[in-house]
Amino acid sequence: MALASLVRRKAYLLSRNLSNSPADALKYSFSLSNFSRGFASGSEENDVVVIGGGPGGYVAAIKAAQLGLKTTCIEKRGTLGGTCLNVGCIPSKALLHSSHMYHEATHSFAGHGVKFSSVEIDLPAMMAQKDKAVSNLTRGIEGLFKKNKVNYVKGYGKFISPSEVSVDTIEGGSTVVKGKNIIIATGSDVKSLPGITIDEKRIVSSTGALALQEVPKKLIVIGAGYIGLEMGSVWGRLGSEVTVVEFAPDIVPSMDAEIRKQFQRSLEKQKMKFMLKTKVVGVDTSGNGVKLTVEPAAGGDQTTLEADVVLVSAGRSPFTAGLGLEKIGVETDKIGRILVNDRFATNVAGVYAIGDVIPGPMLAHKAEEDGVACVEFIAGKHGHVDYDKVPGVVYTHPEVASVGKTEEQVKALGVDYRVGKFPFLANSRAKAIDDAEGIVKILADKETDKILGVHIMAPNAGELIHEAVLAINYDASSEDIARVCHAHPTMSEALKEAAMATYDKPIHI
Ligand SMILES: Cc1cc2nc3c(=O)[nH]c(=O)nc-3n(C[C@H](O)[C@H](O)[C@H](O)COP(=O)(O)OP(=O)(O)OC[C@H]3O[C@@H](n4cnc5c(N)ncnc54)[C@H](O)[C@@H]3O)c2cc1C
Ligand SMILES: NC(=O)c1ccc[n+]([C@@H]2O[C@H](COP(=O)([O-])OP(=O)(O)OC[C@H]3O[C@@H](n4cnc5c(N)ncnc54)[C@H](O)[C@@H]3O)[C@@H](O)[C@H]2O)c1
Repeated sequence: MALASLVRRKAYLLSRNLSNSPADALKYSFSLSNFSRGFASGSEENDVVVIGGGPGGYVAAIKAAQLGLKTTCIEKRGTLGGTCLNVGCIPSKALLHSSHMYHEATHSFAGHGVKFSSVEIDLPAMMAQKDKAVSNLTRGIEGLFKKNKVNYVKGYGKFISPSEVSVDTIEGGSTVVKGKNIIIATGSDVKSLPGITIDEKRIVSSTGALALQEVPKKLIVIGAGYIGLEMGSVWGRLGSEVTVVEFAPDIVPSMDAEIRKQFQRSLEKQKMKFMLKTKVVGVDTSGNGVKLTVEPAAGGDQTTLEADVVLVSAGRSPFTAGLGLEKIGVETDKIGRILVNDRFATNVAGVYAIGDVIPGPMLAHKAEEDGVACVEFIAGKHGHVDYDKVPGVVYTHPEVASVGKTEEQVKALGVDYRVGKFPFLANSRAKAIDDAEGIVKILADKETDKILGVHIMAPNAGELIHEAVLAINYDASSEDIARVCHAHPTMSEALKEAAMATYDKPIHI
């Protein structure tokens, strides 16, 4: 089976006829004039201009420069890295880690024979470590721009034509940047809710929740998605009473239902409270705290909840304000996402879009893949992103990671399937470190054994999932994973055992 997968993959790569040199890129670019307007010859005009320096934009800019294209990236924030590095993935993971250490110190260390007379939270120090991580990383990207000779313009970009962007620079004044190909990578912003004004103090978005100056006694989170559960975990571990109000009947509605139920139980054990099928109908900030009026999603009696801080985390919207899309006629859908074809080209020749601003999962690694593929297409190469194989991870404790289809999706497709599961309670490493909550669940096609989806709830599921991501990308079977020797004692052995349980029987349960 493993050999069969490899042979298939090799044939696939050969069929793609991957080319690597800028000379090849030039050759292809002129033959693909529908998608690209060729490359710059003069010193003024860029081959590629990228608007937005987030994971989509900065990666696209570096890749374009590496392909030999003259490239400029425009970013309004003053630092590179976008939402993800500045106010998203990185600061949230810093706080998740710090708060987890505090929680371990207060809840688990004694059981391992490590005792303290007292443990306290130094919130300014915690925030300073988070800020240091962010500034090191954002400066690192500036270094990468220099190394790869990407021109960096700090300012707000707006289209004046399909090949010209006017930039109001941060220092004041404006300049015009010209490009044969322009990539829109302007990302997303928090979705506001009617009647709720975010002041980033008492009613906060994720940005405010990453910078609170004291631990709120009571925190209400609106939306049980990625941000709500991660930021709710941070403040819950540091001592807040956390109540999550969710409109849908379930937390993280996109998650496999069986995993989601176990995940919710785990968060409830950590004292997170959930009000599902509930909608917020009013907010009152006239007193010291915040009063939130909620009612059942289907209608019914209203209840008033009180909190020191309310986090609005009910999704994000594409950000295109002030970009001048209407001026050049770029098409968007009903919720403002820029429409692109499978080469990331918009309806306007030479204008492309990637990342959170287009349809697809709003994830940093997906934006990066978009960025690479988009410039590969511009350079006449073959880009490739498969949104069905993009992993998703919720970085709580335990983490929940998944790739491919949920059991509900497989059922809906009418595919005959097998399920293999293995609990971390039966995994020797998890028991050794006394952190054994969680499960691996694999879904495979009954006839071919091809893996359709993998879902892991475990302390480091976000790392464990990548074996499954690789397997799914190479069309592997559950037997392919099961027959690979895994090191002992590791958490990864649970994936091997779940794979054995899918096509045959596990050993250790
Ligand atoms: C709290 C939080 C935690 C997150 N955690 C994770 C995580 O752990 N893993 C994960 O995969 N994803 C995570 N995400 C999502 C992730 O941040 C986004 O999917 C990702 O940043 C999208 O990248 P992007 O390049 O498309 O857009 P962005 O990162 O939003 O970058 C767009 C950039 O464009 C700039 N810009 C916009 N308009 C203009 C203009 N007209 N001119 C110049 N510049 C402009 C903006 O200033 C911004 O810097 C998180 C998000 C949040 C809010
Ligand atoms: N670990 C990660 O990869 C990570 C972390 C944070 C954010 N993100 C990304 O950022 C994006 C935004 O995150 P998010 O958590 O804001 O969105 P989300 O889409 O993950 O979750 C929003 C939740 O809010 C609920 N909701 C919507 N309207 C509501 C209302 N009026 N009242 C109550 N609940 C309501 C939805 O049903 C959903 O469960 C996500 O798409 C995610 O991909 C990813």
